[in-house]
Amino acid sequence: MPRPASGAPAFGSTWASLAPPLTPWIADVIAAQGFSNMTPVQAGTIPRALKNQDCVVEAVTGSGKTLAFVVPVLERIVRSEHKYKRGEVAAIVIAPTRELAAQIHEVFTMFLSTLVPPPPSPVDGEEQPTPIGEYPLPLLVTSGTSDPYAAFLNTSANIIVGTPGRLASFLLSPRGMSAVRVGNIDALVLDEADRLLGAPDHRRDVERIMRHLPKQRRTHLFSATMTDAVEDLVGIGLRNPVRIVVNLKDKRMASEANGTGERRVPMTLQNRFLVCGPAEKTLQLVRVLRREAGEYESAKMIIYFSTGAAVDYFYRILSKLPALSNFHFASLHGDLPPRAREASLSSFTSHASSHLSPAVLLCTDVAARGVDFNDIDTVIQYDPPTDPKTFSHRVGRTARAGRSGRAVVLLTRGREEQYVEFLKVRKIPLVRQAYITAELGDAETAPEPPVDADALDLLKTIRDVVLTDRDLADRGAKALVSSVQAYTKHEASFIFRPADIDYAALATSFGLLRIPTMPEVRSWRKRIEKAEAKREKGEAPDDEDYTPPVPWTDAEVDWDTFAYASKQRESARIVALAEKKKKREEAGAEDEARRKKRKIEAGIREAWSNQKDRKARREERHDKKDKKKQAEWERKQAAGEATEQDAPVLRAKKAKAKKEDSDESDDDMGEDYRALRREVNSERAARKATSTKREAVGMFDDLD
Ligand SMILES: Nc1ncnc2c1ncn2[C@@H]1O[C@H](COP(=O)(O)OP(=O)(O)OP(=O)(O)O)[C@@H](O)[C@H]1O
Repeated sequence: MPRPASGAPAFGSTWASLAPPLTPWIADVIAAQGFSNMTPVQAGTIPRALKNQDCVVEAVTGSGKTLAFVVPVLERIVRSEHKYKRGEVAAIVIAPTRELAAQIHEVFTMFLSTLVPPPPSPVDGEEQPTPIGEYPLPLLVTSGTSDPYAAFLNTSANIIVGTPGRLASFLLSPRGMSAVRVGNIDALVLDEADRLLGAPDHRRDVERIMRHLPKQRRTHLFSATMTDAVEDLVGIGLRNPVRIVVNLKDKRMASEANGTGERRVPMTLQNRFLVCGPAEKTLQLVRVLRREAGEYESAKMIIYFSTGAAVDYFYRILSKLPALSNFHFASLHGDLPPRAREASLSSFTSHASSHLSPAVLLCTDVAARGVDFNDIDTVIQYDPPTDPKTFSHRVGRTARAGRSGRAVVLLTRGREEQYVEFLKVRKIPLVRQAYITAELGDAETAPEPPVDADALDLLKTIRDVVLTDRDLADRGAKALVSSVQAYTKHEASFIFRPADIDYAALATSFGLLRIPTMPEVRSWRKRIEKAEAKREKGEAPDDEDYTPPVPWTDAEVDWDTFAYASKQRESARIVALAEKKKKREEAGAEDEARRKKRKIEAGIREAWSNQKDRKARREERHDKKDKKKQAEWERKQAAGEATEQDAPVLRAKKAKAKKEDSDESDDDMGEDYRALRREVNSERAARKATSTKREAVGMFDDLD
């Protein structure tokens, strides 16, 4: 556990003032941390939890809630008349994430390991069993615990810390029911209780565990923000709980904010918002990082994104930007396998960071709550959280235990600026951070819409990075699509409206080569076309909120040859591409034949249906001609002007004309046509024959 910085928070009374006093070895561990006074939440909670009271504790992030339950849990085990046997459970602590559970486990271990005697020196090279202290070490049950039963037998733990799903299956499986004795449990603690009870899956598991435990126990709920879900649980699982709320009053804020001066974020936090165009977000992110390191000497920073896909993508991009070459990046999100999560966290925490080589963790809300990172100087929110309650947890990763800290949230120009007022009402005051210039100073005015030209230069730089590996293009598209989906889930949906998204601007900020095809993009394009058409006619667009999009051109890329950096993936792509091409060609040839055939069939259908009419009209025409010629011949004969040659050869001429007529039409279409027509005709004949046969069979079916 990190040491307190000088200038610790508004502390309560000293640890020594607790009556009865703390058990000496517990007091020693606290003193060894350099903690002489309790924080207000500790001073409010520990005396009550030491008695028989259930506690519901709400206190700002970084206020020392962990020790507020760890100390009474340990003290009550030591003071209990019931002497806990090895493997008999005295306390269970449930936390929503693996990282937080591991951290709480570490704090318990810090205390209990001081009772473990040093191992005896090895005899003849033989391995000695790990010595066991007066109280066994705690057990951690999360997705990282491969065999919790073996671990339980090994530690014989009295204290179990874990995540809800894993704990429920550990305790409630037939093996757990018989091996893990919970009949004398003293305390159940829910850390980040509102998150545990707000998510349906977590809540179901927590309730199953609660039903499994005897009612005679203390139950404590801790969180920086409490919700209605917690209120429900107070009704079903707690007995006359005492509510401990540690409010922070800031006299300077009393005139503004909500009029009371209360705030849900530490007083030592400089909490800011920066407004920019949607295409300028990454540009501003890069400048915030550089300015925080340069001007404020930040050595450790966290950037929050709304999705794991965005974390994955920006981690790869930021790591390769020349402007950030002295930064060390790590990434963390829930979709990473447990080992990768551990490796990432340790690469971030163990990096020897300084403002000259800052360590930056890109993450989702998996690292928003409870996790006590050491000395975070700056928290940046690239995407505001979809759940506004998460805001205080995110910024609460800095300015912990009285240290100072800085936080900045990026908001896009327009409706998102209302978020500032929205948070103010929720006791989270923010001050404006000016748009950052290329020289890392404050811009007097933000660049004119639609876009800062530097953002287009950055687009080019990111595209150059993306063009080195097709994988980055895939990840970029995925990141954008997932971010849009997350945007639709904002609880403050009147501020974060998906209809306001300018996809060209978003793609610019992400540095994409082309805008991914998704239904939302199609309707966005239609909206633009409609508005453009209106504007050309000199009319105003129907849509009041319509703003012209950021100019966009796809990068010039030959997508057939654009390769993956991974050789294996690239050869798989080439094989798949060749197969696709072959299939397309085959499908193309088949389509062409089918199209021709359909044309002929249509022609024949048309001919057959009109055949009678045409024949009748032709005969009528010829008859008229014949009659005319006959009349002329008779007239000449009567006048004595007729010669033998004038006699009309009516029938022969007609027959010849008919033949010429039909030859002409076939010549027009060529031999291919005639061959196909023969084929179609014979198919039709065959079809007709089968159907006649089928009809015939059908007619006599009932005689069988
Ligand atoms: N009495 C104390 N004096 C000085 N520092 C303390 C004291 N108690 C705890 N701390 C330090 O304060 C920091 C925050 O403590 P902790 O993680 O328990 O906060 P929290 O209230 O649980 O925060 P969150 O809500 O974010 O989980 C830790 O680094 C811890 O070492």
